Amino acid sequence: MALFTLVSGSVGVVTLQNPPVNALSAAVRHGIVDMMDKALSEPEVKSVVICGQNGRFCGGADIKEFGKNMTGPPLVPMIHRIESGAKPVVAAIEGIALGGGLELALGCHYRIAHSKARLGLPEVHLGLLPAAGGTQRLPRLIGVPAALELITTGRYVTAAEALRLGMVDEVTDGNTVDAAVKLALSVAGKSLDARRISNYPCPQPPGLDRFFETAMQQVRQSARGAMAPVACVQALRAAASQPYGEGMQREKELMDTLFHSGQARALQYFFFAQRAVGRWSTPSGSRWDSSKPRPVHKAAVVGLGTMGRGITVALAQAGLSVVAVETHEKQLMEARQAVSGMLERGAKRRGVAPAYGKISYSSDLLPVADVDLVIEAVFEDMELKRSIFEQLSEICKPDTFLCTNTSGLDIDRLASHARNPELVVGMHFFAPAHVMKLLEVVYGPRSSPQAVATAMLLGRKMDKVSVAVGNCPGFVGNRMLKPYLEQAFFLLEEGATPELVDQALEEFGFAMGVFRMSDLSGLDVGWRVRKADGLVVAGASTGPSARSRRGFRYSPLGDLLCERGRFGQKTGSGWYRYDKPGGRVAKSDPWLHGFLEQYRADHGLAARRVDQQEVLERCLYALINEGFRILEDGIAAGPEDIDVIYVLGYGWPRHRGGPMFYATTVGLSEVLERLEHHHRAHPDVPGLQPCRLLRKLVASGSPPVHSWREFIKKSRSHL
Ligand SMILES: CC/C=C\CC(=O)SCCNC(=O)CCNC(=O)[C@H](O)C(C)(C)COP(=O)(O)OP(=O)(O)OC[C@H]1O[C@@H](n2cnc3c(N)ncnc32)[C@H](O)[C@@H]1OP(=O)(O)O
Repeated sequence: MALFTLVSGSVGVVTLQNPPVNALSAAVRHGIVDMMDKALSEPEVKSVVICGQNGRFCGGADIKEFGKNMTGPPLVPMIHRIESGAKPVVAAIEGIALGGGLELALGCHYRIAHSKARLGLPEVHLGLLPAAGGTQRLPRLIGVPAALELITTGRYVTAAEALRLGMVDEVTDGNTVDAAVKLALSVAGKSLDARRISNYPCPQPPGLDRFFETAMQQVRQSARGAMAPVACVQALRAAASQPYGEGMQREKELMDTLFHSGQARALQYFFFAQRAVGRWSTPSGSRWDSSKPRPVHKAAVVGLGTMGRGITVALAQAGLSVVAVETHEKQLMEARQAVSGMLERGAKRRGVAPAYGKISYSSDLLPVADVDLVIEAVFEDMELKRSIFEQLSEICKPDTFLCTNTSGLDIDRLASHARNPELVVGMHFFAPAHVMKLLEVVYGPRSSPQAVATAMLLGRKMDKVSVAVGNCPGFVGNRMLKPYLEQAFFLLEEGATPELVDQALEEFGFAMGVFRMSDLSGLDVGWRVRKADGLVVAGASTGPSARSRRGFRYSPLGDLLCERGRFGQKTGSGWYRYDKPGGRVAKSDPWLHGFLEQYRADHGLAARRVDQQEVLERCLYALINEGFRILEDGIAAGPEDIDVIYVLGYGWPRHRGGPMFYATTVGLSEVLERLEHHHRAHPDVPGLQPCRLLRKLVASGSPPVHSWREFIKKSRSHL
């Protein structure tokens, strides 16, 4: 797993061999130790180059080994041996140097990177810290503030930035290994005293205590309960205030705690879940490995509201030619300006030129005639979408894929208005569409495997994580949101306040509680959906039937606020009040509290004390229960799909792995028992009635989440 070759007569080249990313598995570590022993002991070897096979230096420790019995040589002494050795070692960094891979490079005496390489310490995303000396060597090399930023965010840097920061000595556009060999030849026999980073004093930021207090405050705030970023700050503080050996000891102690934590397990599960969703399959048997996507060079976006603008930017930034269509001239002008601004800001951030030239604008549909794929992003109205699909079927090439950005309307119904229903799929983006990582690719019963594969690949090209889901109202994400919101409304009726509910959810780790989020996205959005579902009954919001629909409990609270024009931030009031329409800072609203009291009085409801645990159980377990129903219905192929959707699209805290993984950490039997308890108390709420799949899993001994797919498949085949 590591190869030794002697080049130019005196340079030992050690090549890591573990495709696809040369992760530091036990075998690779063995290989490095053995090959370095050879290089350091053989007299003809005067200097050493470490590189990786297939143009990738190293993707870090082998994440698949975590959680198992770790065997093989540990990284810390291995890297120490390289650094303290008597012969100069040059790291030739091509492709990636991440985590333990970068730490290995930091143990080398020189680092050369290819201009396209990316470097970083992303351990924090796995619930860990860079514990192979990364927290102690990096600040000694590039200073505490820069190291703190890189380690607590896990951000990757380009070779150019790495050079600016002092992480690498040289950047090359040519052959990196050749350049490294050249450097190795030139430094052979020279003193290494000034090249061993662990010997450097750690530069102290001015006002050390204040610096770290502020850093800790900021990190705690953005970490939302995640432990690893906090531990990273603690390790860096040790680097800045203690000798190297003691800092290493602190790094190890902190890592020991993190390594065995539930958060690390959740984050590592999530790492693999994001990759698992790429291996999609549908109940009809289409699969990622047997469905060939068609290339898409030119696309169109129809409708340039907020979503359409973001989609246009995402497509152009992915290198596609885009026809952007908006039939209202004024809106077209505004959209053009807004899109240019977004492109400009994005280009600045990425250090490239804005892709203005990729986009042509039109106020009619005719220019979409020659595109490969259209994404319709008009107002959420079936009739409007239907008419656009009919027009597109007339205008477009016969093989053009027709996609809709609907967030919950029936894909199959829309497909029935297209000339070729098999070319129709949903591409459900999340706002802002050029920023959010998630794309739900929704297939209907008639969508062809090629249409699904094409949309999935296009999502990936736009740097999104695409998840293939089946067609049902709300698909996966919004369908699960419904019982969650419903419980939040019921809790208000029973005595809670928006502040209490939001606080419970934010302390759980959501970026925003349900009510603050609802104010942000606009209460009118849900109101429109409820109206379309026939749930908003005029005049029924105060009478005896106000709190019941079709025999089940219903809360008209959201409708009542909308009737009063309280749509959230955009109107300056919703569940909270804001300084002005469009204001961002939510303030507690005495009017709303009075309104809730009056509402309870009108409906004979006695307010009771609701605690945070009840908020979490009612809101989250109802959402999880719907997730099990979605699996049961075959709308999502596995729990990973749901978890990826919730973390990337709905702000579920990543360190809790997603709702389905979280259910396993609570214990499926506990979730079942609490749902049963709440359903007994609220028998008219079907969302609280535990679904069959959850019962089956519990009856089967609560198998681990990675084996649910098999379990679901088997239980379906018995039906
Ligand atoms: C003492 C502790 C010291 C150190 C701790 C660490 O080093 S922890 C590990 C730190 N490294 C990382 O977090 C890197 C994570 N990987 C990535 O960011 C990307 O995978 C990468 C390397 C940029 C490549 O991206 P790309 O889009 O090209 O491929 P993809 O992500 O689909 O990965 C390809 C397959 O490789 C698997 N993989 C990637 N990294 C690792 C790893 N470090 N260990 C094990 N396996 C890894 C990945 O899962 C993919 O395989 P698949 O079968 O599809 O899941």
